Amino acid sequence: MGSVKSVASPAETVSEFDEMVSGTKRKYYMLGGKGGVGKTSCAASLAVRFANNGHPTLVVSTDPAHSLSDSFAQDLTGGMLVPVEGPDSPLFALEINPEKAREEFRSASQMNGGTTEVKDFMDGMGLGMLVEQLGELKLGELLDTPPPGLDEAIAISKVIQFLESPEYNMFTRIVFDTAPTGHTLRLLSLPDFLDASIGKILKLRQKITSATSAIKSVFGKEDNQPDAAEKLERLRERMVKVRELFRDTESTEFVIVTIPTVMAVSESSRLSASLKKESVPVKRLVVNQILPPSSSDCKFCSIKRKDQMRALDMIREDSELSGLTLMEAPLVDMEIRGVPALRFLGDIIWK
Ligand SMILES: Nc1ncnc2c1ncn2[C@@H]1O[C@H](COP(=O)(O)OP(=O)(O)OP(=O)(O)O)[C@@H](O)[C@H]1O
Repeated sequence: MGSVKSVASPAETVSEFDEMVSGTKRKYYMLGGKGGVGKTSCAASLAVRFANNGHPTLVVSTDPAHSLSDSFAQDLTGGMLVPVEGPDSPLFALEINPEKAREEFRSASQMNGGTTEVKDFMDGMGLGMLVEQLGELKLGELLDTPPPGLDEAIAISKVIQFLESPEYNMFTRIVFDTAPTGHTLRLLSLPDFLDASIGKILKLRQKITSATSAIKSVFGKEDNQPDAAEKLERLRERMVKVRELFRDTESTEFVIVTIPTVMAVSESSRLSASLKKESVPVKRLVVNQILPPSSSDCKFCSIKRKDQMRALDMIREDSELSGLTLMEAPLVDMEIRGVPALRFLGDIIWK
């Protein structure tokens, strides 16, 4: 970051990392941005930096591509806590496969179990309307072809569920390598949608249960239905927690990661606006992969760097982004892989 003095703003002279590292109360850092900008490298390097500064840290990914495993050069798959070797304080990683999380949720809840039989019977009783209303909510379809963001929502809600168990109490910093921009945004508005849908489903279920409890007992479906409703209710509760967590200024910060190109900056500006609209706290913007000033006469490098400087100017003039603290990271001439490399990058970015 020191190499790009031209873009230094007064806020940069204050140690940002001191603020991030201070206090033993648990804090969540969510890193978000367009795919390929270096989010995973930034998240992993921040986690290493926290762990090397006294914080037992957990780094979480809900990316099906398992980029955390690649970044740490260690197999972290399996949906369990895995210790990362190297840092001074404990560092654990957790990779949740979102598709698998949805499948587990689906098979456990058996949302549509028994509704056909119940519907036939209820049609005969003149109560088919209720079941049709249930069908209209398309919950089965929702899980077969989930809207983008639902997988992440379920995966993150699973993380929240984990975090409630005592073995997670030790972590004072939790870093999320979040999903790409669009998905993250949809996720943020999803709890409201789920809230409304699940509320409706639960109400309808209640009506159906009271109207047909005698009939359903004939089919032996009594166990299935309340279980599905309970699962949904628990998912809804966790979603509400996720939403609260995303909006809690005291404990949570969403860090936008970008690169100095017009396209990435425009997208980051939109992301910042949407996060603001969702009341998600954003203070810092990491601009990654900045080319150091070239001492050679490499034409490609000087053109590229000029473009990058223009993109950096754009950030400073952007009404959404100019208020954020810039944290600049150079494009380094080595592959960021494994704890030593992440430590190296982390010491440069997180100052
Ligand atoms: N500052 C940097 N200097 C050099 N290489 C970098 C830098 N930042 C990231 N990289 C490299 O860029 C590639 C993409 O980085 P990373 O996987 O962190 O991106 P990402 O935004 O998480 O991508 P995705 O969204 O696809 O998971 C990796 O090979 C990483 O090593």
